[in-house]
Amino acid sequence: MPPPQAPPDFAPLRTERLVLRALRSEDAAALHRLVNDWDVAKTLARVPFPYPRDLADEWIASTWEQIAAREAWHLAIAGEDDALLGCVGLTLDRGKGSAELGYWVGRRHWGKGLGPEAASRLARWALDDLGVGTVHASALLDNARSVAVLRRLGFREAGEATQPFLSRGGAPMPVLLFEAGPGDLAAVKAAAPKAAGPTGSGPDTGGGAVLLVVACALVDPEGRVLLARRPAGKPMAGLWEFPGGKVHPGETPEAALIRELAEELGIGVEASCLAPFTFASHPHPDGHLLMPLYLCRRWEGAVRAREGQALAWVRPQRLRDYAMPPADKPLVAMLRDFL
Ligand SMILES: Nc1nc2c([nH]c(=O)n2[C@@H]2O[C@H](COP(=O)(O)OP(=O)(O)OP(=O)(O)O)[C@@H](O)[C@H]2O)c(=O)[nH]1
Repeated sequence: MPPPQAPPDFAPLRTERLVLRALRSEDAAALHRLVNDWDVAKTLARVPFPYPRDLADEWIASTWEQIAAREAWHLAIAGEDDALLGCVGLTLDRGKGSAELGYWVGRRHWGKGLGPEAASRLARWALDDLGVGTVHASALLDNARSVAVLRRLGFREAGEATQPFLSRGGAPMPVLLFEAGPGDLAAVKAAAPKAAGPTGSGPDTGGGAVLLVVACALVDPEGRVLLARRPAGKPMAGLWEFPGGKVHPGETPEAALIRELAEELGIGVEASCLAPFTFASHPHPDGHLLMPLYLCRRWEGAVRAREGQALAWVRPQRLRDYAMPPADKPLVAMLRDFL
């Protein structure tokens, strides 16, 4: 059968704000402009970077073949004016009765929940209309935002793996695997109008509320800093972070930190031993994260993992070797420079 010369007959899928339709030849320039962006490409396993302009035409034609063969549905995420905002794709594994879901959205369209809205629609189409039993998805282990999005959509964690990333020259990268079956996926409503950012871009704040979390860099006599790995089952599981947690209503930040350090590590800390050091301010799936970081060199008792978390005492210069939530990156740089 000769390759199709025009988009196949695919009835577009609609969401509150989006149309998921077959890609067209005219989308090639926009597709190239949006995906040939390191901040987009670096999170994608099957996209080269830089992305050659010709590849956009070839890729669009290949998606028509795959739809015609009912092997894969790589669709345009289009807005109300039909302009291309990103792509969402589903690849069928007929033998296993499952499909692999992936999506990306151009950087200028971030922060509006468009990716999750499109991904959720296509995943539900796979389960309801295509009749697959399981939809798989994956996210880079340190891509906390994507991991949180998949969880919010109703995907369950299904282990870790290593995947070669074409965008990173084929380098093997650690990914978290997710899956969802019929009944798992939450219907995703259009995100509320943005509460943060005057530009209309930037990551989703999940409603705009400030999430106050306190954290502590415990420093031992050798100048090493304690990191704790978030245990399985918690959001952002697998990432390393500074011990701490959410400030409860009515608590001072210091009281919250003293409580968290006792709960998580079994140590006693006096408020006078908590030295304010710096803070993180970063978008977070549950709001906007504001996280004061304290330094502490004196405590009572031996540090032990009371919640099953892995612990590591790390030299400030080596902190960068540990996958941490994105909010922590500036903190790591400060510790490296000032400790
Ligand atoms: N403790 C801590 N939390 C961090 C860091 N960086 C960062 O983004 N966070 C985020 O801040 C939030 C802290 O919430 P948490 O779930 O640990 O709070 P918690 O201990 O009170 O847990 P709980 O809600 O399960 O009781 C998480 O979303 C976590 O990913 C960090 O370095 N330390």
